[in-house]
Amino acid sequence: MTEAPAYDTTSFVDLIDAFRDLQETLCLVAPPPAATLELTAAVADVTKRLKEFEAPEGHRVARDREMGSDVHPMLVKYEATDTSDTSLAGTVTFNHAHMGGGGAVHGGVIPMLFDDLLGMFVSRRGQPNSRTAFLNVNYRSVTPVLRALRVDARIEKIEGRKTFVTGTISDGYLVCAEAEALFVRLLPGQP
Ligand SMILES: CCCCCCCCCC(=O)SCCNC(=O)CCNC(=O)[C@H](O)C(C)(C)COP(=O)(O)OP(=O)(O)OC[C@H]1O[C@@H](n2cnc3c(N)ncnc32)[C@H](O)[C@@H]1OP(=O)(O)O
Repeated sequence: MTEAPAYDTTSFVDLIDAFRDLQETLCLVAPPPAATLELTAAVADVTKRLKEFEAPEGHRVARDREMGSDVHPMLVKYEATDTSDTSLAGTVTFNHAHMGGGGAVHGGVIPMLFDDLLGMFVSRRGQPNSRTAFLNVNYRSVTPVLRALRVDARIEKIEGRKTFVTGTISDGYLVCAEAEALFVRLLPGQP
């Protein structure tokens, strides 16, 4: 029997959401120097407090595989459901922390979403313990922030250790970005 984790994911999700709010707010402000100094000290205090709870790899909430992007501060949060063994549909809303410029999502954030979305999907429905061998992204139209966008993914084929998968981000009928990726299942003992 596996040991129950010593943390509570629900309250950790709230902490991560508060952090996401902080990240987005940082992208919206222009504080004067005195306030910046004060705020820097306050954030450093929070970091110091968190360091009291450092845990070894395999015991950290941010890597809880069941929870995915909900508990990881760097990843983009999304909602998705497997609609079959080979297809997935869901939604994502990018915020100001993800913006490159002019209301468009940063071109580096989109591959990060695809890698996580497609990788988790492959782990559930393709082959667990796989790594991204390639991830090709085409930016078809501007991906807007602050709008609920649709995400779709499909496992195209599985050949031995290889799972080929595709994905799209759409705004209504407009395709914003599309990806094709190959995930390769690691061999036993492969780092
Ligand atoms: C629950 C947790 C879920 C996590 C979700 C998030 C997912 C995030 C996943 C990642 O981001 S992983 C980090 C980014 N990826 C890497 O760091 C991978 C670095 N590369 C490697 O580790 C190896 O190159 C890799 C494991 C991908 C493959 O090396 P191997 O030595 O195991 O395999 P090999 O080179 O023998 O190739 C196996 C097959 O894949 C094919 N292949 C490998 N790389 C390829 C490539 N780039 N393009 C096309 N085919 C490729 C290769 O031709 C071959 O095909 P065949 O079997 O038909 O001969």
